[in-house]
Amino acid sequence: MAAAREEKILVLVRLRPLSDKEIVANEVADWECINDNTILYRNTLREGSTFPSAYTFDRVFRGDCSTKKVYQDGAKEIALSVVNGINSSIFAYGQTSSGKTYTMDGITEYTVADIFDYINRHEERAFVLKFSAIEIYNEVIRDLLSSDNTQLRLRDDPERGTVVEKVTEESLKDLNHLKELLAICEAQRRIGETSLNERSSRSHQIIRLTIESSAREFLGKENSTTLAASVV
Ligand SMILES: Nc1ncnc2c1ncn2[C@@H]1O[C@H](COP(=O)(O)OP(=O)(O)OP(=O)(O)O)[C@@H](O)[C@H]1O
Repeated sequence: MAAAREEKILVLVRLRPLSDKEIVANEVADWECINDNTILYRNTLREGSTFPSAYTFDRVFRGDCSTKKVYQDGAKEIALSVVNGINSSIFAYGQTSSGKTYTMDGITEYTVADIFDYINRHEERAFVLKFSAIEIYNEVIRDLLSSDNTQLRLRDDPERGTVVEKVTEESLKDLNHLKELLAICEAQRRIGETSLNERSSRSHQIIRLTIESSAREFLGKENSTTLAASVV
């Protein structure tokens, strides 16, 4: 229990396969995974650099790895720690077109499917799984589930930490409901084109899944636990 309570950060790297455009342009990948923890970087652009550099991370995934494998081996434990009483965040970082949206959409769906599976296996408790989504663009926070463009405000709550005021929270019914909400968010996001990505996100997106649970005999009383998993 003591170890579980410790704060922990894992750094995972996922390579993406070359796109059709890159293959047509005869580009080669500069990065190669040589085992589950190490990637090599061959700097083909720098003259005279004949030796590759090796970098070690908690886990690295080759370009031909599926999102399901990235989820199962890398993100599942973190995402599902929420059902064991630990808040968690999964944060994707990388240059344009590196595959952040592609990876996180998959991870969100697998996470929600597993949370529903957990809920169905624990009928002794009542659960509510809530979904909210915001976009941060030019320092402005917007609710991706609301068509009104009003800027949302942050507030520091002594008990709940940083809270986004008046953000829409939807209770998720099932996986199809999640897909509908993700489609609404995608339609609302600011998208532009970069030389590398025709549909590049111009903003940061934060999806927050909150799970509330209470023992069935205490239903409706102030006895529930609320935990959150954020996908950024
Ligand atoms: N692992 C992968 N396998 C196959 N295609 C991928 C993979 N990762 C990304 N792609 C494709 O590469 C393109 C760019 O990916 P994506 O839009 O996810 O990048 P991004 O990092 O979110 O970019 P931006 O920051 O510009 O929004 C998309 O067409 C996506 O479908």
